[in-house]
Amino acid sequence: MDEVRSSAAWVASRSSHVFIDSSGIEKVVEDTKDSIPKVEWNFEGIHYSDDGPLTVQYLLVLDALNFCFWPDKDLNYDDLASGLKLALEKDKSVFDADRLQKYTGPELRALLNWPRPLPLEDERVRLLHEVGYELERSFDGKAANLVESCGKSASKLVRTIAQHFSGFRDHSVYKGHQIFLYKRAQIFAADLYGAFKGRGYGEFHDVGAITIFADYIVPAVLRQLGVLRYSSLLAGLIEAENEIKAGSEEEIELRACSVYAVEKMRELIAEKSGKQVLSVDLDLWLWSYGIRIPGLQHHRTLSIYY
Ligand SMILES: Nc1nc2c(c(CN[C@H]3C=C[C@H](O)[C@@H]3O)cn2[C@@H]2O[C@H](COP(=O)(O)O)[C@@H](O)[C@H]2O)c(=O)[nH]1
Repeated sequence: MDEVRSSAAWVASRSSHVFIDSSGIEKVVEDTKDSIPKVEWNFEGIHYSDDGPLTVQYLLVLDALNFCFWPDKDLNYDDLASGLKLALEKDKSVFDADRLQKYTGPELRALLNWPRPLPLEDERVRLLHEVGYELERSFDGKAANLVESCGKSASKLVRTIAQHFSGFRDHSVYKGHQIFLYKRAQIFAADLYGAFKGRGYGEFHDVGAITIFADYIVPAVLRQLGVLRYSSLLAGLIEAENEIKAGSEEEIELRACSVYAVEKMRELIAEKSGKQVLSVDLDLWLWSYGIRIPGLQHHRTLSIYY
C-alpha cells in the first residue's frame, strides 16, 4: 500500500485537471474531527456472512466483480452483493473453484437474477475464471487459504492478490510513471476486516495501511464537499456524461487525487484531535454519504478496476 500512497502523491503534485483544495480539507476536518460518522460495514444488510471460510470465498468473488455498474442505469453494487448472496444461500457450491472456471455470461446473469447482459460482461466472466483457476492452482481452491497465507497483514494480502490475479492489478501509466491504486484488492481486505469485525480472517495488524478505494463515487463526493476542484474542461465532460477514457490523465488524476486528499484529511485529523482514524472508516463514511446524494454526478470510465 506504500506504492498506492506514493503513486497518489506523485500524481497529485503534477495534476492539471483535478486540484486539491486545502481549505476544503480543513473545513471537512473542522466539521467532523470530533466524531467521524461511524458507518457499519454491511449497513445495507446485503452481504453474505457466516463467520467462516465461505464468507471469504464470497467476498473474493464479489470483489472480483466489483466494478463499473453505471452503464446500466438500474444496476448498482447492491444488486451484485445481494445477488451473489442469494445464489450462495441456495447452493453452497456456486463459488467452488471448479465451477468459477466454467461460468458463461448468461449463467452469471442468471446467478444474479439480472434480466439483460451485464456491463463488461465478457470481462466479468474472464475475471471469474481467473479467480477459479488461480485459487485451484495455488490455494487448494479456497480463498480462505490465500488469506491465511498472508499472516494477518493487509499489505501482504494486497500484494499477494495482485501477484496471483492479474485482473486485480489496478495500475496505469501517468506522465511516464507507473501508478498503482489497487482498488479491488484493497476493498477485499477491508471487506474481510468489516465482515469478520477485525477478528479471524479479518484480523490485520496493519489495517491502517489501507488507503481509500478509488472508485467513481468517492471523487464525486470529495468534489461536493469542496475538497476537489476540477478544470472547467473536465467539469464539462462529467456534466455532459461523456466517457472519460481509461488511462487518460483526467481519469488517473480523479482517482489518485482522491486517495491523496483523504490521506491529507487523515493527517489533519490526527494533528487537530490527536485521533488516528483509519482510511477504511473514512472511505465507508464518504461512500455511503455519496450513494445517498440523489443524481450525484460521477465520472464515467469503462474500467474493470472500479
Ligand atoms: N470507495 C468505495 N467504493 C465502493 C464501495 C462499495 C461497497 N462496499 C461495501 C463494503 C461495506 C459496505 O457495507 C459497502 O456495501 C462499492 N464501491 C464502488 O462504488 C461504485 C458503485 O456505485 P453504484 O454504481 O452507485 O452502485 C463502484 O465503483 C463500486 O466498486 C466502498 O465501500 N467504498
